[in-house]
Amino acid sequence: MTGIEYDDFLDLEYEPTASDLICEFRIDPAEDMSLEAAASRVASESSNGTWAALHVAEDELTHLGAVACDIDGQRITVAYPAELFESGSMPQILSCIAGNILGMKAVDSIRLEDCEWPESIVSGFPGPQFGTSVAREKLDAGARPILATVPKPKVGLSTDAHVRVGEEAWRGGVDLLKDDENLTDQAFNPFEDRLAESLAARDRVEEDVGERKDYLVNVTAETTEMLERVDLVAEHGGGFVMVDVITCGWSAVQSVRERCEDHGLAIHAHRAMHAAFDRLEHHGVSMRVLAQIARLCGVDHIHTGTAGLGKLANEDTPGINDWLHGDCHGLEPVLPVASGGLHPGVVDQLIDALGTDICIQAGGGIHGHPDGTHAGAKALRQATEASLEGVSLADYATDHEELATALEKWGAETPR
Ligand SMILES: O=C(O)[C@H](O)COP(=O)(O)O
Ligand SMILES: [Mg+2]
Repeated sequence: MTGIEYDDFLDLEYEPTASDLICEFRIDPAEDMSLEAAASRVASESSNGTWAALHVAEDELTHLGAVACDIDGQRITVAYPAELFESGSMPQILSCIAGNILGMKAVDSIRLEDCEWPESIVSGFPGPQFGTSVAREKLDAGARPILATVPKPKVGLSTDAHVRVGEEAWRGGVDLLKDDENLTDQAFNPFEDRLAESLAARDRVEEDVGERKDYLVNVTAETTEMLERVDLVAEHGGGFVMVDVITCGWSAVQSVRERCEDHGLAIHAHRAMHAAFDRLEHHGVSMRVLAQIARLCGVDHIHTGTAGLGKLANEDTPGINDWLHGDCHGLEPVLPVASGGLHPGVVDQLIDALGTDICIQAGGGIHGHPDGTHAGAKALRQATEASLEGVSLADYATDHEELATALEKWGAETPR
């Protein structure tokens, strides 16, 4: 009978193969556990082992044990055989690499920091339908960052008010109107009314200003309902949908991605609730890994932080964005979205930190402008144009009054 022992899952001489999924964890072993023993338990519990040694008939077992193959301080590397995973199932993959191990006593804390995805797994996922090409395929942003705004207050506006604010922002120069993460289908602003009237306003503005605009309507709901809302967006002539990917769950995101393929709709991924996973540096799942999962599942945009310039605690935004723009076995790159506490006065610093292949979203930073939404949108567009021309915001503001007013109100400070 074959026995599976602790040290079956630890081999510091093992060299991962090109077909392995390689995961990097940060661990705090439990008091009575050595790093080696804790690393072995992580590899065991996340693949095919458990706390007790097992005895299984050799001819009844496919060996799927992971191997803890490197220990560097508190960082361990675990290599997983690709056969452990069901092709195309993100839930099953996460039940392995981010499942029981996050709660087991062998570690006081553990964080999944990074994954290196083999082609054998990546090929099971669709990846983005458009990715960063939305800037040119669906909008007229060219080489500049795509600009977006979300009406504020985040919920409570009537449909008429929501559409009026959206129209003012589009006319002021933003490309995308975005629903807030908790605006879906409520009595004060029903989904289909908001969808139809916002897209009608979009068409009016496109006609008048000669620039393509679009609407990131939030389809977040139970999955069946979400798919019906995706169909409605297509019926009404929308080009994008927005999904709160963490609160919806990755299985639902995969279903939405499949339906969006049918309609040629791009997916804007909001990450509300991500901080439950990535805010603590010693426990959970990093935003880098959440962004990787989102890219495999096929979103076109995802919020990845503001490089410390906004109101939300931040991850390694530049590093995450580099990965999203980089190659992953031929997957389309994903457009990183910088959002949360941004305003015209920090656009130059943001572009310096994150480059121009991004989407910049400002809610309060547009609607809180002293002269209102239209002026706020103009100021954001002016700050973006100044940054691309290499002109300081202060100099550009000398003959762009909306930007001058925004700088007078907010300066270059980052809010909390
Ligand atoms: O959903 C978002 O991206 C945030 O609510 C942005 O809002 P803010 O720009 O007002 O911080
Ligand atoms: Mg929001």
